[in-house]
Amino acid sequence: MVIARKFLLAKHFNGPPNVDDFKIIEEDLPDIKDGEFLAEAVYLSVDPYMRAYSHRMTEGSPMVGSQVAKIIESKNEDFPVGKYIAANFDWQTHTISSTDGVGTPYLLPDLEELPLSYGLSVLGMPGNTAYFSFLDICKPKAGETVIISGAAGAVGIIVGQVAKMQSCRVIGITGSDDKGQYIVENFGFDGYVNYKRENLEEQLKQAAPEGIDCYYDNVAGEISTTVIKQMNTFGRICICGSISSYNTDINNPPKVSCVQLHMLRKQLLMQGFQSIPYRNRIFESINQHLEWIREGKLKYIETITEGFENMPKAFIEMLEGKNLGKAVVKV
Ligand SMILES: NC(=O)C1=CN([C@@H]2O[C@H](COP(=O)(O)OP(=O)(O)OC[C@H]3O[C@@H](n4cnc5c(N)ncnc54)[C@H](OP(=O)(O)O)[C@@H]3O)[C@@H](O)[C@H]2O)C=CC1
Ligand SMILES: CCCCCC(=O)/C=C/[C@H]1[C@H](O)CC(=O)[C@@H]1CCCCCCC(=O)O
Repeated sequence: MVIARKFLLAKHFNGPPNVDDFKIIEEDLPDIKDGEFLAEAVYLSVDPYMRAYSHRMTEGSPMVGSQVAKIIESKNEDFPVGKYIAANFDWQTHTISSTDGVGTPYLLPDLEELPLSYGLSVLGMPGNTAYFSFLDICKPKAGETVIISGAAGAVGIIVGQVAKMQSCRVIGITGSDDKGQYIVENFGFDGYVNYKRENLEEQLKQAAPEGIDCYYDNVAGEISTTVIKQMNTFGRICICGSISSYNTDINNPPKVSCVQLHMLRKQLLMQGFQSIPYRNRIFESINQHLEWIREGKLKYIETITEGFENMPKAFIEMLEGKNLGKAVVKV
């Protein structure tokens, strides 16, 4: 008999999540049937979308998630015992999976020397997001200036390095000087601005004196309005995320100043991006990122919290900006 531990959304978040908003339960799992396999979580992901998506969940339902898991029992020859998978399983330690339906688990390639947790980060959903969004939407050209908000996070550190590969000037927006210095020293960013310091507008003017051609937006809100006001004619904006709004009341979103006149004057293009439609092309980004990592062109960092019981803590801390790179929990 296998006992799974799982986290439920005990009550809807009111502003930033609190540890009391979650409940951990234990569940006896039945024997697996033909076509099924049993997987044990090794690493679990905590992602910003879980906060934004939570308002659609009913209280008492499992927290949605994804994980890298080891197959420990199997009656499915495509998913043999001992292999590792990436799967959209909830916040739970053990899962019985049948492979029909949306978001079918997939076997991870042999990562050799690389950490298995990369299957949730640079070789997982955030990597796939960066890969299919930035080049296609921002269309960066050599010599152009690229600004990235959420620059020291899971998606941002990949986009920054890809922008450098395109010979762009790359400035990151971060919530601390430590993070800003880290991405400059370790990931080749040309500079950073700290949105928690005074006068972001002036900081940006100094960091991007020739204006901004591409904006990769992970945060939205006033930070983004300030960036958009400094964009050059025919600039391109990729909307990847809106984290500055996730902790706010869905029926009472934050008021931000209007950008339309700036967009009209500068003939800017803005496009939103969803990674879900690209889920079935994940091996394209995995293979490209593996190649770049092995060639030394792409580096990565993760913030790992130990212990399944600390899932809520890791999630809360990621939303507070305590992570550098991808926030992951090791069971
Ligand atoms: N469109 C899609 O398909 C996908 C979208 N996303 C989106 O991309 C964005 C980044 O995700 P990801 O890289 O996984 O997360 P990160 O690893 O960047 O972690 C979140 C970071 O957001 C920053 N942050 C938190 N609150 C605020 C705020 N109020 N204003 C500005 N920044 C804030 C913090 O960094 P700091 O200390 O710098 O403030 C924090 O570390 C999110 O908006 C997410 O929803 C992610 C994956 C797929
Ligand atoms: C719910 C707000 C999503 C904000 C952007 C984001 O972080 C998206 C992440 C997706 C990632 O690819 C894995 C997912 O399942 C995330 C999306 C989940 C909900 C999408 C709802 C879209 C909608 O509101 O129509």
